[in-house]
Amino acid sequence: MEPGENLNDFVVGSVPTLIYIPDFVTDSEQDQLVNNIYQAPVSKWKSLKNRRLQNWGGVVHEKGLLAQDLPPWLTRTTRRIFEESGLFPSDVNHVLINEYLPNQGIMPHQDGPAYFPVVAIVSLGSPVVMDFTPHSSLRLCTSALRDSVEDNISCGGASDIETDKWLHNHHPFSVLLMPRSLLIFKDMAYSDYLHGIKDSEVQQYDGAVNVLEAMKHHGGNQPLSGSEKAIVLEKTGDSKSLHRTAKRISLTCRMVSKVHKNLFKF
Ligand SMILES: O=C(O)CCC(=O)C(=O)O
Ligand SMILES: [Fe+2]
Repeated sequence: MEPGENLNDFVVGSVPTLIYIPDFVTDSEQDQLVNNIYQAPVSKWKSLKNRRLQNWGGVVHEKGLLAQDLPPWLTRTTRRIFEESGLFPSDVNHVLINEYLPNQGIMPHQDGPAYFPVVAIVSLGSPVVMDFTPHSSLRLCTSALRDSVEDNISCGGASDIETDKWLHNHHPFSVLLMPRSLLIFKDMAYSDYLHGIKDSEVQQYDGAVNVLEAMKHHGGNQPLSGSEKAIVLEKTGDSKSLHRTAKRISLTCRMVSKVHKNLFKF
């Protein structure tokens, strides 16, 4: 963010509250982060079915964080997120680093209850589309209500009218995450929506709420420099699609309020 710029200038979409800051890290910061991530011992990577990840800051439990200090190469970025956003009550103390190959993604999910309900995601490498879907419990409820003719299924006390009203106010949407950008989400976008990334090499970004903001900083279809050469955004007819040709690495930065000092050294 430049001096004089305000966080409100970066709000995108109509659901409270999504903040998209293009070019949050510079090219050289991106390179440094990537180098440090790949310098970590192989044992630091945890392989999941559809991606691998590194966990920094300690182990998150239901009861809080068994904390370990973040390394200085990460705090350079997390400190800025804390200071410039002003949205966390104290320093970011937990970072998940996810690596996605072009055909990998993350299932729609809601972040766990241990975290303070604000998340900041730094994107590096290939752009992707992140989808936000209204929280499934109420949606499943709605279809149950519709399908059930004979009895009065009650969905947490929500009437048909209330559920329809809820759905009327909760439309799915997506966000285009360009390399070096920062996405912050909180409030309803955090509590009432699941977020996820499709595991496909080609993703549609028609529904993205920040296309203009994302493109402005990346010159539309202009040739791009350095690590951003991998970006291919295509517009065929009415459909806008994104070809993922390189890896994406994201830093999910959060704050766990309850911290237990970790007595064990690893
Ligand atoms: O990679 C991303 O952008 C999302 C990661 C995420 O949602 C998470 O770690 O909870
Ligand atoms: Fe998440």
